[in-house]
Amino acid sequence: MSLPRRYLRSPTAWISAVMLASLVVLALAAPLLWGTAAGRPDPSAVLRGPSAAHPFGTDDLGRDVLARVLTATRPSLLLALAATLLGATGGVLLGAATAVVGRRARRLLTALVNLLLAFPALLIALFLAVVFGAGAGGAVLALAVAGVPGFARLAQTLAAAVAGTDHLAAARVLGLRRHRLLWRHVLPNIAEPLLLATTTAAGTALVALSGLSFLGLGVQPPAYDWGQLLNQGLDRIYADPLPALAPGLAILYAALTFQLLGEVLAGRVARRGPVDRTPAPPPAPSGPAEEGLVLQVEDLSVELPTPDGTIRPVHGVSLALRPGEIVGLVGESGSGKSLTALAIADLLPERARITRRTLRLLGADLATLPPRQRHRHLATGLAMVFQNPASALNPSLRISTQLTEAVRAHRTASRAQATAQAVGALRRVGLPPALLRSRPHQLSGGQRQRVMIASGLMLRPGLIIADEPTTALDVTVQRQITRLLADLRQETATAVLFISHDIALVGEFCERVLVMYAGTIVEALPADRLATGARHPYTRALVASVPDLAADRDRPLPTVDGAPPDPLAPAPGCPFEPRCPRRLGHCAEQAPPMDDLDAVQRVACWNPVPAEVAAS
Ligand SMILES: Nc1ncnc2c1ncn2[C@@H]1O[C@H](COP(=O)(O)OP(=O)(O)OP(=O)(O)O)[C@@H](O)[C@H]1O
Repeated sequence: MSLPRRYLRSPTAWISAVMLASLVVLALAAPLLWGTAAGRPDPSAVLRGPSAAHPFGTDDLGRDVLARVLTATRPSLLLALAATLLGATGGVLLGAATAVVGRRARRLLTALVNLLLAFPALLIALFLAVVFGAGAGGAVLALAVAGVPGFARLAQTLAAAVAGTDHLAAARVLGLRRHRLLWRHVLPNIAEPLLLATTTAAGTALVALSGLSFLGLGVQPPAYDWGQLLNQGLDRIYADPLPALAPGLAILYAALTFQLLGEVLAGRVARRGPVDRTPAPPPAPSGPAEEGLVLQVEDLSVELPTPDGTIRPVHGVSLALRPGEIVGLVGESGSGKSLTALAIADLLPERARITRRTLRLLGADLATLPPRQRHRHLATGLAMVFQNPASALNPSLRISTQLTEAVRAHRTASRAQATAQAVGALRRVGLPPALLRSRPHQLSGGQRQRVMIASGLMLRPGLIIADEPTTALDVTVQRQITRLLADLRQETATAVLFISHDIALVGEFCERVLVMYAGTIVEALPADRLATGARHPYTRALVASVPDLAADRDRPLPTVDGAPPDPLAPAPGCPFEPRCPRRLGHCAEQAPPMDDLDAVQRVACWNPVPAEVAAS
């Protein structure tokens, strides 16, 4: 549906449009229609109550209150708009300038805005109104200055987003002058949210200006606005409330109009956001389920937009885990291990695009499950254990709450049942039940990681994905945690995908190993073949880079020479080709497929290390 048609269907848009139109008509026509009645004194009708001739009574000179309230629409609105526009212009220029000025000036401007924001706007307005002297001009100026910091902060935040864009960088490279950058590249890109802020600020300014006039600091007699009429009506509010009610209602009506208008514009801004809302085609169902697999992933790819272009940090990844199996996923930093795990767990940022041929967890096709069911299935079937248990646990909650809340939400267990289960889970990870009353900061790093694992076990998942679960722990605790995971999968038949860049650790405690390089799996082999059976030159280089106790300390540690490929410039051939000691002519032309070497080992290489060489 196009935007204008959407508006026609929105009652809020209709109501705000009608209210705004009524205010504009009144501001234009009221002085012509009721100006004379509003200004003509009538000594015979002083301080009268409501009557047919004067529905809201008369004032102390016998002037019709309703006529005066209607006539005051124009000055009240004009003054509020003037204060808003002045404040907005000053604030936006100040804030947006931070995107184009140098670092030092930016710091100075930011400090100035921070300082001004420390004082409440109304306090600044009151103070300045007194300084500038009572009168409409002083009040408008005071409100404008008080509004500057708020607009400056908003413009600063919005401009910061534009400052990082390619087009501003390109304009800078072209050598455009600062004021041109500001007018042509920054302001047009932040105009819409600023317009929305200005609209709501106009409502606030109207109320504030009426307040200043009410206090005698704004519009001065014989001129009048709603605030001053309110002041006059207040003198006799107990005898006759209507003369005070009329300007009060007018202020409320106008403020509400601006607020509603702001709501409508906010909806428009939200809908117009940078997100591409073209409906995605329904996902194709996954390939056929293979019996007895906990996790079945085929041809998984992840695309991520970055400021420099779209990258594919994961592509063509296939893996499968059976119940009770413990599989290591290794590779250098940045090879795509974590993103693979996050893609499986549906935890990637929204802007990421996932494609896959098959993605099944415990037999259910995650690709075609509706979002609610998918989240439920993932929450109960999969547990994630992250590298840093300190940030994965909520510091303000007791361990008991953290352990029991998921089970109570997903399995609708009673509090007592959930606590009993938490005690069991803690015991299983070797922690005393007394820890239930502790908070995360009272535990050691190893204890926190055990709690994370216990929390994962609460829902008895079929799969635990442990992403570098021991990296933040010391070596002894590392061993305890890996032993714990190994014991658990034996007791509970839970499969474990163990992500690590530590190939020695993986080789020691996993059954199978998947080696990842530049976003793709290059070798899959049993862990006991790592030392003498690895056939991919990259796997061999990784294994060779592991120091052992017998290594000569005077010689530098071997490393894998060269650097991984630039994800922004993927080459057509094997990604390891530039670093590979066994590369052939055609390696740079075509990426090698994953081939079976035997029933348990697969490799993606045009020239794998021969078995006899690997074994020697
Ligand atoms: N949110 C993101 N936006 C853009 N690029 C990302 C994002 N997350 C990861 N990447 C990039 O994707 C690639 C793979 O990252 P990933 O975290 O999966 O690697 P990893 O193998 O787990 O590395 P490490 O062992 O250091 O955790 C890296 O080049 C990384 O810079």
